[in-house]
Amino acid sequence: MNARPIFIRNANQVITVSGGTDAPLSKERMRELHIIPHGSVWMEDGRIQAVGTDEELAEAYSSRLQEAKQIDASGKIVMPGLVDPHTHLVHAGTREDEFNMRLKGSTYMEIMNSGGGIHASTSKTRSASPDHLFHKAMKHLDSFLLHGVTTVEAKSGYGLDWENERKQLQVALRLQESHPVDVVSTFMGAHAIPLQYKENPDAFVDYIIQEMLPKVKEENLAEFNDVFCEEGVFTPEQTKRILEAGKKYGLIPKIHADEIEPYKGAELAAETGAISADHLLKASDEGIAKMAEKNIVGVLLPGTAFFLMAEFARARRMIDSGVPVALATDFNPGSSPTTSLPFIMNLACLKMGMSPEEAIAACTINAAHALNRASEIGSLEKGKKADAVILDVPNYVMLQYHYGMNHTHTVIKAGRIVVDGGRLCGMN
Ligand SMILES: N=CN[C@@H](CCC(=O)O)C(=O)O
Ligand SMILES: [Fe+3]
Ligand SMILES: [Zn+2]
Repeated sequence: MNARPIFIRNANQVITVSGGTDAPLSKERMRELHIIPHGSVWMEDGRIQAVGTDEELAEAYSSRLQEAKQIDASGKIVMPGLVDPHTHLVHAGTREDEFNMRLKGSTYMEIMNSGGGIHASTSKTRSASPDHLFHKAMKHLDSFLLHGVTTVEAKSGYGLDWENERKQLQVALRLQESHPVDVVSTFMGAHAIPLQYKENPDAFVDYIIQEMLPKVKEENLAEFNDVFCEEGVFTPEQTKRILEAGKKYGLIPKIHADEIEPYKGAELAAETGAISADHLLKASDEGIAKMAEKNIVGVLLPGTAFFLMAEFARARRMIDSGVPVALATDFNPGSSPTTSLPFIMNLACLKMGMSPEEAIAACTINAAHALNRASEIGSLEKGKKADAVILDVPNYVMLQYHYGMNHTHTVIKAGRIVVDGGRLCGMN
């Protein structure tokens, strides 16, 4: 049964972010949002059919107005559904104990090296049932949706052995089938060196390459392969081995790069042809130049810098050098427990010098590129998936000005209204 067409009418601004489907937006193109004043969008069969002024669309669809579910967006703005290209969605437990330790001066790495951090979440995730992981993640997805996010990436990496990595990835697939938010899977067996491999990390790298990667492919469990390339975790050489091995199975490389120490992660992303390099707080000038040259998306996670009380990534330098920048929450229990991508945009403007226009491009079309989905999502253009958010602000600058608030009014996912008046609806 086809749902009724949806006709969003007369928004103050329809922010289409059009024109960036073929390649991610960089430099000044990140500031061209292609805004339609008094704009409207017609959606049908789960797709965007037309975007234009209200006058144009009312005329074009004049014979079918009664048939459509009409939404009055006057006084509000319409944007593409937000895309979050970096999360650790599926996990058990929380780590507020570590939050307290960090407030008293312990560092993220000290906590991890003493067996907490990722290891703490790994041990909780290993003992959790698939159902527990599923129901916890469903709640997080509800929260993403309430913040206007219609697609999220989800990494494994709290299993660190095949049985438990597989469990996380299977939960992510089940979430994709069960929740309106689209969930895109990344294998991240290389998230930490498990404690029992501490003396021989290369043996764990071999285990990932020989045992896990072939099975990820065999069971079709993920599209991307990510490694935490960091001093004291995986070296650039180990990272390269894992990413090159993954490529043989069709897994597209991503890297947690230069997060805590400069480690030539950005350079490595260029060398391995990664689709994105993420974090980049300590990326070198040379690494930035190489990413720009190869058009690799820099996924910045200012929520993590904020929560770890670290220095923010050099977004300005990256954008001005030509790196296409995207933004993500990094949602995870240790370094960024938030689902508010709008707040991440606020931080991007206030702490990384990004303009409101750049922040929007970074959470829509460039984020879609980081997930290899720009032909489907990330802009309001004819033929794309009908994923859109209506925000209760009169113009897009207000999203950053009234910071730390959730302005999401209505969310349409694949042509269905799933949030109305700021509340979930029609989920079954
Ligand atoms: N840096 C490594 N991974 C995550 C944190 C995971 C955790 O602390 O549980 C990140 O992206 O910040
Ligand atoms: Fe993360
Ligand atoms: Zn991460």
